[in-house]
Amino acid sequence: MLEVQGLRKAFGAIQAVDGVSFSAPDGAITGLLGPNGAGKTTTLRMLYTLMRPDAGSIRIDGVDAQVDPLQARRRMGVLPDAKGLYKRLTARENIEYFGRLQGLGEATLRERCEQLIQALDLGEIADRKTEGFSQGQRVKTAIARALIHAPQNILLDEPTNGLDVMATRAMRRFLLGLREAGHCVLFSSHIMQEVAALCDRIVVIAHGRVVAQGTPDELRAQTGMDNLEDVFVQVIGSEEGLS
Ligand SMILES: Nc1ncnc2c1ncn2[C@@H]1O[C@H](COP(=O)(O)OP(=O)(O)OP(=O)(O)O)[C@@H](O)[C@H]1O
Repeated sequence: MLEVQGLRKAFGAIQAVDGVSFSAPDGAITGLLGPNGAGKTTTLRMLYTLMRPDAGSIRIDGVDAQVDPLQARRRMGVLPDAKGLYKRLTARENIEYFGRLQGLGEATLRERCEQLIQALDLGEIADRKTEGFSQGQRVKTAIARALIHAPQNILLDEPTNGLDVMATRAMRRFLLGLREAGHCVLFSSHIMQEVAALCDRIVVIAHGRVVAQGTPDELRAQTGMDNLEDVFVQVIGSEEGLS
């Protein structure tokens, strides 16, 4: 479970995140939805302890991420916005390398790696060097790498960016499987349909602030609108993110 309270971050005169509070429970997919520049990536970077907040608190399964970042990181699997892979290593080697960094023993590492290769349908490319991988192959490898230590909480920054329809559907199925297994899944997107198709809870962020949050039904009730597209146009204040 992720809990964020009063998070703030400025870059010079730009207040990128301006008092963001929300929680993402276990066994649910929570979507962080907002237009370009809304503050999603900055919020996620603070959550995964890559960036220090100016103010606010972050708890990962109750662990204060600023007091004990190492413990907090162990509980998270992260697909960041930059999905850099080591191009001279194969997909399997990339995944295993991260497992070793997480302190997994060799037997567990191999077993877990094989499970992820199967689950993400990476079999055919697992032993190819990642140089030249397509965007979809790259994202899948980066997800396997993020999940090698079986984290409870999974954070993904725009995971379907650049994926085709088939790969997007496969990604959705995979995230739903994680939810069924009781994980906490948080992902960001600027595409309303993406979030609507998948999320149990939606946190809408604009100009660094949470402008609405709840289940799709709660958001409809809050705005008095039936159509989710209309809900988002109203709370975001623009038609950005509607494709
Ligand atoms: N390192 C940085 N230095 C200066 N400004 C930054 C930095 N990182 C983010 N910003 C600014 O903070 C604001 C929020 O950016 P952020 O990347 O968090 O938005 P986002 O919601 O993830 O957008 P997108 O959907 O375009 O990825 C933007 O105005 C951005 O230009």
